[in-house]
Amino acid sequence: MKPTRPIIAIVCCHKLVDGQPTQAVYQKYIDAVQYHGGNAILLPYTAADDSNFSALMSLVDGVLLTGSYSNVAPARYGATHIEDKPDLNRDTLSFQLLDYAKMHDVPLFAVCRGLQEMNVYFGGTLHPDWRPTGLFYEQHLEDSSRPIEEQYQTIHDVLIEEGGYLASFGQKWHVNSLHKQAIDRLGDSLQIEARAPDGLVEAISLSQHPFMIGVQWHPEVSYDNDELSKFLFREFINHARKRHHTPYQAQASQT
Ligand SMILES: N[C@@H](CCC(=O)NCCCC(=O)O)C(=O)O
Repeated sequence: MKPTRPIIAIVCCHKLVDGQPTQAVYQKYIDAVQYHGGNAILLPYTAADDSNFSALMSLVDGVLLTGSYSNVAPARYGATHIEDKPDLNRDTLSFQLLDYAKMHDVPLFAVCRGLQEMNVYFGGTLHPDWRPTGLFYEQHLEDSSRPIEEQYQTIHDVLIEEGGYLASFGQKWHVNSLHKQAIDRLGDSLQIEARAPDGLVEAISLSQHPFMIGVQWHPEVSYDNDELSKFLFREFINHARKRHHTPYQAQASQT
């Protein structure tokens, strides 16, 4: 019997917990999905290797790519610098999920590292560190010596582009910002949805897809009290719900 709420697969990150390798997702991502009516499940990196991947994904109605302190492997976007915070297994799973979501019209929402993965998956590149570029003046990086609540406080505006998915929300909002990397060259078929006042790309979407959106900020920390965060999670889960109500056979014939 089908569950009543859409199943949202959340990609896990590699962490050490009590000195032991662990597949982990911050609670806030799970809470955001549950609050907006989804049924969160966590996907460890082993899901990517599994010959059962397609069968597993046929049960999934939406994919959430979370933020992470780790970075996308430079080789994925043609860069050669040494990366000291890699998570190669997460890269593999996220890219496979992006592939599947693109091919099968699965709703996908990507946050921070997730947006960066989405851009790289579609052939774009990243600034490995936006600070030495001299291109941006907003405060995009948190002060990690401050309490967590302060790190995730809203810090700059985002200017929403006309004609995109977010335009139905409004023209301008204010967001938090905690990232060292940033989009340099935009990936193919991607549309810029919003920029910071200094021009940094803050939100992207895939054209010709029901819902594939990435944001550079963190809506999951304010999923129940910030209008844009609520809009994003509501739209994501609503799209997943529509897919959930499509009979599996009809979905399979889309392949
Ligand atoms: N490592 C990348 C991406 C930054 C990012 O995703 N931060 C998230 C912090 C943890 C969280 O709240 O999910 C970069 O530095 O740009």
